Amino acid sequence: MATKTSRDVLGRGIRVLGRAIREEPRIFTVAVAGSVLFGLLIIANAYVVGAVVGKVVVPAFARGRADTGLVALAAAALLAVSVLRVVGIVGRRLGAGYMQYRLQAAYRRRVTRRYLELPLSWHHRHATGTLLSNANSDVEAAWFPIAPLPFAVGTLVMLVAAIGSLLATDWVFALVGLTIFPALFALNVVYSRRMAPRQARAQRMRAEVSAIAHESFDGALVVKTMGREAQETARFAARAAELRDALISVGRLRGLFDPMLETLPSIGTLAVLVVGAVRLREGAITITELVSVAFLFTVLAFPVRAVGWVLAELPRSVAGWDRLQDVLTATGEMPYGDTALDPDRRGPAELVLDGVTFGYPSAADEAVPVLRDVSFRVPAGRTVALVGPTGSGKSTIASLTARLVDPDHGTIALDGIDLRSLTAGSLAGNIALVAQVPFVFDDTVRANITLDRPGITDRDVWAALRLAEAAGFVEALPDGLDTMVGERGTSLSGGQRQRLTLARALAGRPRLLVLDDATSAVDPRVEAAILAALRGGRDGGPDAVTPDGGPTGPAASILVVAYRRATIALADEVVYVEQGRVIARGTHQTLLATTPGYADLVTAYEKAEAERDRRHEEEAEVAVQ
Ligand SMILES: Nc1ncnc2c1ncn2[C@@H]1O[C@H](COP(=O)(O)OP(=O)(O)OP(=O)(O)O)[C@@H](O)[C@H]1O
Repeated sequence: MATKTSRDVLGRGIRVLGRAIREEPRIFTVAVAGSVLFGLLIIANAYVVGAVVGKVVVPAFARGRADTGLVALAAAALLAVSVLRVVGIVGRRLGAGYMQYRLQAAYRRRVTRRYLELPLSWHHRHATGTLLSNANSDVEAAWFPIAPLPFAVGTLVMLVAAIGSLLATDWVFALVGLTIFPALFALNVVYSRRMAPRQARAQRMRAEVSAIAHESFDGALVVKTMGREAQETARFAARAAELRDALISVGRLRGLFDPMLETLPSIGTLAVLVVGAVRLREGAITITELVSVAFLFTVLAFPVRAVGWVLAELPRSVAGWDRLQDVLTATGEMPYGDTALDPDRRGPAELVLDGVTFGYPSAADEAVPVLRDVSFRVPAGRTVALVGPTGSGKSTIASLTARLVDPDHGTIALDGIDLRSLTAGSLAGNIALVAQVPFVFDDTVRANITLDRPGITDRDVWAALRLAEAAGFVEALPDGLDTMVGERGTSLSGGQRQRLTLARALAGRPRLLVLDDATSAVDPRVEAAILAALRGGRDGGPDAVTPDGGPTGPAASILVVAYRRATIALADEVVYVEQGRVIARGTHQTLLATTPGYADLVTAYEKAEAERDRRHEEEAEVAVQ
């Protein structure tokens, strides 16, 4: 079974190498040409050394003086071989390096592009640490054998040429070669087979350690506030110890086989000298031939190791390649349509959800519906509040309206066009979703708002900031729009981060704005002011005034997941959901009167808010005293 697995790994590893060669055929050819040149020159060098000893050194001893012309010729020959060998090494190394790093770069790009193509549901099932490991160590592992590959190919050519030259020299030497070379090969194969499971385990452990480290650092706040440092450290230490053990077992095997691989060619040299002495006495060979062949065996050990390096890295390469393929061949992406909305068409858009049913794919591959037959409409220019108990499906509806996921049944349409038919540009240009947890890049305020989208001027940025009630605090920052906000916006408060991400959405002048509890960390009065401004279109930006100077209406239709009575009361209509179904729709007042569940929920929100306000006031009083 183990043998079969190793054979599988060998076959699959060779296929991965074949893939690499197909991707970079020219560079591979250059590297192999360099390596073959190097290999042939190793043999040539051995024969030149033999000739120098046999034809220059020995006669010089015999005569008691050296022939200057011959010495100069010998030196020139040795120098020429060395220079050509350097050319071979440079060609091989440059080629191998280029090939390895170009492949790594190409696959890093492919993997990250694929991450972005895959739907959110796929990301929910894969840990961020594992994804980082895929893009880093798996890509490196997959192409690791590329570095010694040209060397190994050149070595194979060299071995064939070496056997040929041995045969031409003396059949007894050829016999020694035919014994030692296959033995070296066999040892390398056994080595790589033993290495296979150890390398695969180490690679797996690397990914696990990376995943745990990422989770611990990401959840540092929870870990610290819950006093879980010791347990987290122990969890990490346990996996790190497993990785250490896996690597030690790799090292141990290396320690056992490396000396054997070094020794075998030396045994060959010894055998050549013993049988060579006999053959020399018999007059079957010359001293030149004996020295050449003995020298050849001493310099063979190193290049033959290249074959071992490739074989030893194959298991790790296959493990890395398999993990890359899991990402590259993952399915479930949501192709964009080809209907583009007119980019010049501004003003609010209409959103219609019709009979939408949706379930998150579970581990059992059986999607349990979290939304059932959801239908409602956000008329152009209107504000609709989505209200419901926790887990009722509000965020899921928000994700569907921004096409982060697609419904299993039913349709969602913007201005009458199914979201699935729209191009990526039309979706991003017309709909903006602002999530509850804001994401801020480690960049300037300006870059965080424009996100390199064309056509957003500083004037637009300030207009968006004013609309999001963020202009005040940005003006107070030391470098204004050029202020760096730190990783994930750590230099800003939660409410400031939320307003910054809201401004980012507004700067793109969306025609539908979906706020998924996007202002929860903002003071209620500020939240009400933001919503009132969004509804009124008073932003001082390009939409503030109509061409004839008259007052404007709202720039966007708004769907807002709301938890505060003041926010809910501002909406034109409320959609009340429970357990993934729309229970009631109407104005806030109507629902209060007709829907007991809604009245209870809003009353509970109100009580919680009053309690929070009371606590804040008490804290303020204590602070004054
Ligand atoms: N990524 C996910 N994978 C599987 N189930 C999910 C996922 N996200 C949400 N759910 C489930 O879908 C249901 C609806 O969740 P959703 O987040 O839409 O509710 P919500 O009304 O926004 O809740 P809250 O008010 O607490 O934010 C819940 O039962 C939740 O467990």
